[in-house]
Amino acid sequence: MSAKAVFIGMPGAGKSKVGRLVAEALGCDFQDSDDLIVQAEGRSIASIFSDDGETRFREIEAEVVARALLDFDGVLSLGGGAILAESTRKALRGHPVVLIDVDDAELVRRAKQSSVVRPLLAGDPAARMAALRSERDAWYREAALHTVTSDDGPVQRVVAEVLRLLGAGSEPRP
Ligand SMILES: Nc1ncnc2c1ncn2[C@@H]1O[C@H](COP(=O)(O)OP(=O)(O)OP(=O)(O)O)[C@@H](O)[C@H]1O
Ligand SMILES: O=C(O)C1=C[C@@H](O)[C@@H](O)[C@H](O)C1
Ligand SMILES: [Mg+2]
Repeated sequence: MSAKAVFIGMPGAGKSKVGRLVAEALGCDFQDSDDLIVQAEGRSIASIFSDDGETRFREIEAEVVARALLDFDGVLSLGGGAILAESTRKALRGHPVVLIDVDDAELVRRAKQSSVVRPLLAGDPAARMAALRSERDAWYREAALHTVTSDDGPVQRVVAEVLRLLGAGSEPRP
């Protein structure tokens, strides 16, 4: 069993928003690893970070993502930092992974507009975003079967591009 699409990318790239719309278009279920973590733990992501720290959050995230990649056949969106776990990078191989690529200025603009608490952007969001990018970018690109760029244009354009790419080459890689 394999997900129909797995979305990865920086925080605020639109993985949750685009993932849900792609699932609707494909007529399949949608799951988001951040939501699965909140359900499993019965507390918010911000609480997990503040109570137990990022290392524990990453352990929980890696377990949740591993299970979803094994069991789930809909559209799955991952948290921005899921790519940090080596086990997740290995488990992603063979899945139709879609990277949503957005430049840092737009990501910071979205983060400032959003009510979602992103603990890793606290302080100076632009500097934090640049640091997260340099740590993660190569891993995102290595894991991606498809890359879709997004800016402040209509989200439906991104959804349409993803659907085109999935239709054109959704066979899992060896
Ligand atoms: N193409 C777009 N144009 C403008 N805003 C967008 C676009 N795509 C997503 N957004 C907005 O950006 C914000 C972040 O989107 P979303 O929550 O889907 O990001 P994410 O990649 O899931 O982030 P995280 O890694 O934190 O889970 C939301 O407010 C969403 O409405
Ligand atoms: O980019 C990240 O490291 C994160 C992104 C969010 O999806 C959440 O998983 C959490 O806020 C951490
Ligand atoms: Mg999300």
